[in-house]
Amino acid sequence: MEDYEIAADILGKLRAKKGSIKGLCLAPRVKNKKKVYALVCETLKMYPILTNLLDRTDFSAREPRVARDLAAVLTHDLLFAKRGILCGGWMKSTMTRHRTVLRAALLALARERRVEGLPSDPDNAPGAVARAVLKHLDSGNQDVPLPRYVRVNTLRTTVAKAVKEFQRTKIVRKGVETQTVWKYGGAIDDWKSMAPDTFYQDLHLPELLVFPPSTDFHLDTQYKSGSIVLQDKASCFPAFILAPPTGAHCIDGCAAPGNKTSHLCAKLRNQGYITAFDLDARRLETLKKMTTRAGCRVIDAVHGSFLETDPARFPQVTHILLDPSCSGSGIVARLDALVDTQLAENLDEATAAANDPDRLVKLAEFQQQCVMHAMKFPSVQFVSYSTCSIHAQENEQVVAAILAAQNDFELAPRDRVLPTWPHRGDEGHGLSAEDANKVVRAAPDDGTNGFFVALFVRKGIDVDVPPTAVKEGKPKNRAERRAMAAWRVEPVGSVGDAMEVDDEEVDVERELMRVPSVSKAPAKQSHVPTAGSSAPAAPAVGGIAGASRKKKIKRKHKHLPIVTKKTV
Ligand SMILES: C[S@@+](CC[C@H](N)C(=O)[O-])C[C@H]1O[C@@H](n2cnc3c(N)ncnc32)[C@H](O)[C@@H]1O
Repeated sequence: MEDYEIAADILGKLRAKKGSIKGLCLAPRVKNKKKVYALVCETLKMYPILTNLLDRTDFSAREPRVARDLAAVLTHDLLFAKRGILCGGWMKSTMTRHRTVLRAALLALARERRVEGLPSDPDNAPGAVARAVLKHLDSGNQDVPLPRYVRVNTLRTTVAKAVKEFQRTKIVRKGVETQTVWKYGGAIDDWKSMAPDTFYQDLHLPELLVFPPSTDFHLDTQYKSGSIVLQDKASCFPAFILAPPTGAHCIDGCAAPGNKTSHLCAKLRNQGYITAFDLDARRLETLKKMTTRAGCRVIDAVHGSFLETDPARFPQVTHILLDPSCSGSGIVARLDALVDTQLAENLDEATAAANDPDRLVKLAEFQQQCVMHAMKFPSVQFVSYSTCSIHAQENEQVVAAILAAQNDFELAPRDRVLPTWPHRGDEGHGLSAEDANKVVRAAPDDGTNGFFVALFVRKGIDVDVPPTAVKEGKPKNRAERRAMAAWRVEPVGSVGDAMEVDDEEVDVERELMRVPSVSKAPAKQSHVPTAGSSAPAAPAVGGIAGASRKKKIKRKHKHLPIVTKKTV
């Protein structure tokens, strides 16, 4: 194996957490240990930039023969090593063909991020440009293009209280506290016109506050206590659009790390039930910590594949949120995440071959499978499908394939799906203009990451009437009793008992009415969507809060087998 191939292999192992840099570079099979070690370290330093350049230039699609990690190490030397690529043959000739376009992409990245201190002749000094980009990111300028969004966790506080608290809070930028406190500017519809030192309420999602790009929340007391959650605006769309009524039984099929699960729980006001599946145990641990901190009481975190669940075991589930693995090609802030955490936890998810055509085909198949599986749940009424991808192949095309493959569900009308959000789906790609208008896209120009959401509704359901939870009947026979018991028993990792719970339950829309009294916010109607919002809560039918109900159920069914590992 060439040194480059060995270095790429080590990079892959590091990402998979299969060893340390030193351990892997000192292995007997590595002949040029020093050289390979240097190559791996240098590539790692530049890794966020390298993956960004490969994505921008659609490299994997153009050169499928060059695997992702190999492309990263080769691009490193192509652009940044004094002596360029130190091998001959197909690797060098392939990479050299892309030199110009990769350099141009680097410059585009620097300009897009408004990097200062670029060399006078940036076209010919890619190393200096890359160092300036890294310095820019290191100094906390990661998210210059996008505002910072704060979702008020209505399980812990209210929008009005959070606003009031921020008005007393000193502004922190890049880890440095200033002497000024935040001003509140009311609702905003053009994020590009934000005034300095001012935060706003989002026009589309009332529980969202919008802050300037460089705001740092890591020292913030509301953040530390779980009263606010840092979550991109578009990532809040799925739970907001799904809008389950209190008492509803929900599934989050691909849940970890759990931002959408905790948002869903807030929508339920901790009344109802959420089964949150994820295949990845480590990410599921993050979900448990995150949702515990957020005060969620009705989530069962289940380690297992959503695709292997038996729908018959979930007779009361009416709402399913699906945010399956995707290419992550919409995440513009990915660069920051990588720099923050080096080879971060969700590196695979976020950076793996965002444009690799084979991978896109597989992802689209998986995404479609997930939604089709969700539609098999006997009482399900609404299924939200989302990705943080910009590819029609994972978005409109998946939706079109699902519409063609079954007859029970259709797209919910625009009135139910963020009606005032202007950016809708792309026509073509199998979707009619009418259907494209029913789905939502988001992009950096909207002030968010690239995102896509569709809401499927069972035909015949009146979408204007918020559904109530399915009535919890008595099991009719032994099989049904077993099925219900299996569903209800406390799965491994249930967070129900372990957390401090703030019992205050909050109606966001009611609270919004109070916001204007905090400052000169506009009238509530202007920023509370009429449809697609969290509808007034329907009475919880059988909606006993999770923890106490689970105890009762456990006693009632103590003769039945307790599921202690995977419940799927
Ligand atoms: C895009 S992420 C979900 C992000 C999450 N919804 C959030 O907002 O925090 C996709 C998740 O799906 C999980 N996943 C992939 N295949 C799965 C399957 N068959 N069943 C359950 N989870 C799966 C991955 O482990 C990953 O955590």
